[in-house]
Amino acid sequence: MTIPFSAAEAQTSAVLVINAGSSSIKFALISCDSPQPIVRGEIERLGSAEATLNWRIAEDKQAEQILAQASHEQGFAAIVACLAPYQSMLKAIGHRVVHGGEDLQNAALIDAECLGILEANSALAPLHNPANIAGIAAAMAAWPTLPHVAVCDTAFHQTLPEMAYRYAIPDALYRDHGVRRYGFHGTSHRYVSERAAEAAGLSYQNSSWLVAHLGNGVSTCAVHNGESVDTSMGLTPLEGTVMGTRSGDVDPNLHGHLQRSLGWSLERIDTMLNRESGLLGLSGLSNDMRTLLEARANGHDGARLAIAVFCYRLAKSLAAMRCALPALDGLIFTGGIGEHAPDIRRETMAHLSWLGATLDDELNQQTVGGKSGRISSSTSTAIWVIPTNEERQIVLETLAVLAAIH
Ligand SMILES: Nc1ncnc2c1ncn2[C@@H]1O[C@H](COP(=O)(O)OP(=O)(O)O)[C@@H](O)[C@H]1O
Ligand SMILES: CC(=O)OP(=O)(O)O
Ligand SMILES: [Mg+2]
Repeated sequence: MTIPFSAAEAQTSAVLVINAGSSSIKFALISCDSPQPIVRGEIERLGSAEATLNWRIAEDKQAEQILAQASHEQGFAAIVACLAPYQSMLKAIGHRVVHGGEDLQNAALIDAECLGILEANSALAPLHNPANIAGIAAAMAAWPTLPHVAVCDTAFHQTLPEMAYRYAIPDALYRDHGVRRYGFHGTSHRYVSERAAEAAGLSYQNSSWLVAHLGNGVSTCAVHNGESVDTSMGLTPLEGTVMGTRSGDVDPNLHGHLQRSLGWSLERIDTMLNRESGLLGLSGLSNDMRTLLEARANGHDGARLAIAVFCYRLAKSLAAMRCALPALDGLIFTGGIGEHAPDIRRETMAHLSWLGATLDDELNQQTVGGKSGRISSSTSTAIWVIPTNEERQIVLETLAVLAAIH
């Protein structure tokens, strides 16, 4: 394979962050002392004829390589080749893992015990954990001498009090089978709430935040004194508010109803709720908020409905999270939609006027394209846009694990 860029001077050390999905591997090589990625890239549609590796160096130079029918192993071989010029800076690999259950309360060095925990939790995140584990195995084969660290989406939420994480179902299902609320996107909720506290000049350990992470997956979180105290996702990343293709909350009797009245199998119902619902299901058009905003402007009724339900349900979820906080220092929007869609922020906040948080229309409109800042009026409870950077948080947590073991 040809490397179209000159090799970087290997003066700093760097961490490679990997987010391996079922058909994609996202990666970012990030210097230990600066948040800007040195190289970032993604392999999409792994296992298909269209499998492609795209990567970018220093934000401007781009390259693409077709990897037809590539497996995870072949995908990692291509990433190793792409990172060859940077090999000497590479200090560790940090892996995003979705479900760490109750046993992984913090980022952890990946050894046999840690892998066993991740495998034991696969049943609770069947869409995410098996792919994460396949990615870890392939990355460990590619970089066998480097330390690998697992940073779980669930870890930040391990501080939830019992009243927030327990479902009102028989106790034995929790005690014997781990059925409880875990919460996800913790890496993002932690990162943006800490940055908001810094921006507001408050101590993170003495402040309270409501966070709306609005990407393809959507979740809300209440953060008090640096700890997650409630969050909208539950046992799996399906619970909560409306997402790109996921329904969020539905009546738990829906499964039985569809099975009895339409003869649907559990697999059919799981697929419908995870992949055919949310913005896509309501609009009949797309799971992508950009497409829906444009379609609504052109009079598409499904897009209008999907956006209306998305904003109302999001506001209700934030209102519920407010119960977990004794005080409120600010509300934070993040994720692709939260960072780039002022109309969605405005339409959500319109349902929350009783919170005492009002937008400054001009600041709201201006804060797009990855900008960070306060978008509320001067007399209001603060509303912030803070671009998330899960990769940066994974680097910080990976370095903390390495520091602890040395
Ligand atoms: N300019 C924009 N306006 C509205 N929505 C946007 C814009 N840019 C990105 N989005 C939306 O952000 C969502 C993806 O968010 P992102 O955080 O990138 O997702 P992921 O969870 O895959 O990381 C999509 O719905 C996309 O349409
Ligand atoms: C856990 C989860 O929902 O992750 P994502 O938003 O990456 O799908
Ligand atoms: Mg994202």
